[in-house]
Parts: sequence; structure tokens; C-alpha cells
Amino acid sequence: MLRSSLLTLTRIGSNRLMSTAAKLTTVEVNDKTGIATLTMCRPPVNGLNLELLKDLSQSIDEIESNKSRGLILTSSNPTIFSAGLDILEMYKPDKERIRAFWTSLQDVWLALYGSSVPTAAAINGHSPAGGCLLATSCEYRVMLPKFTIGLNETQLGIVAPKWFMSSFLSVLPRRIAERALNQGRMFTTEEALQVGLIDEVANTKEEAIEKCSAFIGSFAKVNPLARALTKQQFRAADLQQLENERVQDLEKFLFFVNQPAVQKGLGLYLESLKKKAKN
Ligand SMILES: CCCCCCCCCC/C=C\CC(=O)SCCNC(=O)CCNC(=O)[C@H](O)C(C)(C)COP(=O)(O)OP(=O)(O)OC[C@H]1O[C@@H](n2cnc3c(N)ncnc32)[C@H](O)[C@@H]1OP(=O)(O)O
Repeated sequence: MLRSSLLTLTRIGSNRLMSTAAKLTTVEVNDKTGIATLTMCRPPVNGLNLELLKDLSQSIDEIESNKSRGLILTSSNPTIFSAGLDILEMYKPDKERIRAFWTSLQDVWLALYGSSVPTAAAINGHSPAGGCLLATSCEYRVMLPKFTIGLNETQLGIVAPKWFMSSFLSVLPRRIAERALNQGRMFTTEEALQVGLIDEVANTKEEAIEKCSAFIGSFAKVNPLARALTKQQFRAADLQQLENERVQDLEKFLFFVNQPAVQKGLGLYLESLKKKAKN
């Protein structure tokens, strides 16, 4: 398979480390537990660009087909889980590339939210917008203190599509989800725990991964097929909706993102991020 030829396989202690040639993600399988840790490593902020999204897709597929016992999603950056979509993909976009970009984001969501293996996110840093989408696509979330998580799209003058809302709603009560989305609210770790956006707090990344592993281990005595089919039935309507509307969703996104007012807003937001980075 093409994917196999892109992978290098290394052994670290009892763990197998698979990394893509471009190294935007690594997959490390713990030989004792059979759990795969998928790490995003795109400096400086794990911005989800086309290449990172393609890598994520491939890694998730790899984990599914390797029959890993579970998937833990995390980041190699010590303070950022993911800064969400790379705004440079949406600002003054290239016509063909932006299509591939959005299609890849759809692929990642369908693969992660619909994954047949148990999934957990070790959120070891800030997790705005697309970062929050990834985390809420998993079944369990453990976050480190003093970071923020949320869908802040309205703060940027953009709108989170329905399937972003589906993931959010699979975690939060409707009233809290609706208000947070309308406000574009970012929750601190403590606030996220209080509303149920995350399940646990851990003091270190290692502890977060241990807690995620314990969650995945809680299914050890459950029939894997029964568990996977039950999970998929819970998520089927959300997944089917995007499957049915993929093309329309892409066209809506392209129309929206190309509006002059949206382009202006994204430009100003990028400038403000760059100014902040200089100070
Ligand atoms: C009706 C239905 C219609 C449907 C229409 C659909 C519309 C589109 C929907 C799109 C959905 C999702 C949107 C997103 O995910 S947008 C991204 C949102 N993300 C953010 O707002 C986060 C912004 N970043 C930050 O808050 C901070 O950077 C940070 C993550 C908290 C990290 O802080 P830091 O102090 O550690 O780092 P900082 O100095 O800020 O940044 C370092 C460099 O990285 C650049 N950068 C940061 N974030 C992004 C990003 N998301 N994209 C691109 N670049 C980013 C930043 O500019 C710095 O760059 P440089 O070093 O100055 O060059």
C-alpha cells in the first residue's frame, strides 16, 4: 500500500514508532497495551493545513487497519494542542488547494468521529476552533491546566459548520453548546471541566496519556464489535448528514470564505496574531 511506503518504522523500548515521511504526525503503538498515540507535530502551532490534514487522515486509517486497541490524539508542542485551521489556507486562497483543504478536513472528521476504535484526546495545550473540533471528535478528553478550548469561530466573523456543532453537541448539553458557539467562547481548563467539555484534568502530558489509556482500557472486557457498532449507531446520523451533504458543504464553505467581508476579517485577524507574536 502507498501508505506503507510513506512510513518509517522504528522501535523505542517496547513501543513501535511509525512516522510519516514529512513528519507532521507520528504514530506510536504501545506493545503492552496495543494503544496508538497519534501526535501532531507541525510547528509553530499545529495549524491544520492541507498537509497536516492529509497526514492525520492517513494516520487514523493506519491505526484503524492495524487493529490498535485505541487511539490517543496529542501534540508535540508543549503549549498548543492545535491552533485550529491554518488561516493562511483560507486567506487569499488558491482555488484548487482550498477545495482539497476542506475536503481533507471533512475526511479527518469522518474518520476520527466515526472511528471504530476507542478514541481519547490528551489536550496538552490551547485548543481553539479546529483544535476543539478534533478533541470533541474523540470519546474522552483529558486536558492540562491553564489552557483554553472552544469553538471561537464567531469571534473571527466565521461560522462553524453543522458537523462542528455535531461534535460539540455530542459532548455538551444543547443550551451550553448553543450559547458558547454564539459567543465564540473559549473555556479555561477549569471551566471546560465544569461544563463537561473535558472529562479530566492532568498535570503533565504523561499523566494525560495515562488517563486516556485508562479510559480506553475500560473497554477491555467489552466485546469490541458490540462496542464499535454501538458507538457508530450513536454517531451515525451526524456522519450520514455530512456524507450526504459533502459537496454542498464544500460549496457553502467556498462561497462563504470568498466573501470580501470574510476575507477582510481573516486578514485583520492574521495581522493581529502576527502583531501579538512580535510583542
Ligand atoms: C452557513 C455555514 C457556512 C459555513 C462556512 C464555513 C466557514 C469556515 C469555518 C472554519 C472553521 C474553523 C475555523 C478555524 O479553525 S480558524 C482558526 C482559529 N484559531 C484561532 O483563532 C487561534 C489563533 N491563534 C492563537 O490564539 C494563538 O496563536 C495560540 C494558538 C493560543 C498560540 O499562542 P502563542 O502565543 O503560543 O503563539 P502565537 O505567537 O500567537 O503564534 C505563533 C505563530 O503562529 C501563527 N498562528 C497562530 N494561529 C494560527 C492559525 N490558526 N493559522 C495560521 N497561523 C497561526 C501566528 O500568527 C504566529 O505567526 P508568526 O510567528 O508571527 O509568523
